[in-house]
Amino acid sequence: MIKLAIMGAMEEEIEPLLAHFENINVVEFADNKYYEVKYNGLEIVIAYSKIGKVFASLTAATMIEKFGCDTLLFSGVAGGINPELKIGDLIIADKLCQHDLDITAFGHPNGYVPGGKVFVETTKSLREIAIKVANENNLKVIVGTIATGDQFVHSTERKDFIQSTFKADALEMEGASVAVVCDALNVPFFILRAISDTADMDAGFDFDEFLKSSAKNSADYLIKIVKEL
Ligand SMILES: Nc1ncnc2c(CN3C[C@H](CCSCCOCCO)[C@@H](O)C3)c[nH]c12
Repeated sequence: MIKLAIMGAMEEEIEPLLAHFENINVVEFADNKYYEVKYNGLEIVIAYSKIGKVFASLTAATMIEKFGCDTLLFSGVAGGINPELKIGDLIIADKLCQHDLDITAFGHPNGYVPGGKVFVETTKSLREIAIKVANENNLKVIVGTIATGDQFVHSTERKDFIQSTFKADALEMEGASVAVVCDALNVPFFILRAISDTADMDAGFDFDEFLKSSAKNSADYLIKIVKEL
């Protein structure tokens, strides 16, 4: 029996998920709240980490090490890079990187530190379930590379750097840290995002306008995937 972690970064990203559950038990731990529910015979822990790689790492590690989750699904929004991705569209990560991890001064590639790797791959079996669900529900999703960094990207210059350096299809601020934690702890994981903006000079306005609707797109798809687990 799997114990599922469902994670977001912002409250707006998990609010549409929590709406599907009742009899929610709240556990306060390490300056955060963890919501425990039972659903379809599954034990599930839901939390939003707060923004950025450090908070996301703390929450992912807590859900696994303290709550005993053995599968982790992430749902949220992202900035689109691939021009095929329009606002509201869904992207499943097949691999993730950290675009702001930089010791190139020592000849290493962007996103690399000794003992690490530039790209961390997500769990294929979870991606396959997600693709099956997308096909059954006539949902358009793309599978691609997601770049993570501790900055809200709102310039074509930074967006172009991320695209050219990592061939990334979308960007956000938490996925790659969740990936490093799950990979190190050997926990299957899946990262799903819906596009809220295109990470250029309009990003701030688009983000404010589309956060809620895009977070719901991601959450609604994730719930369909949960039903297949
Ligand atoms: N262009 C972009 N650049 C980087 N990340 C993203 C993401 C993905 N999430 C949304 C959120 C944005 C950070 S601040 C939000 C505003 O807070 C308002 C609080 O005052 C952070 O958790 C990462 C969507 N578009 C992005």
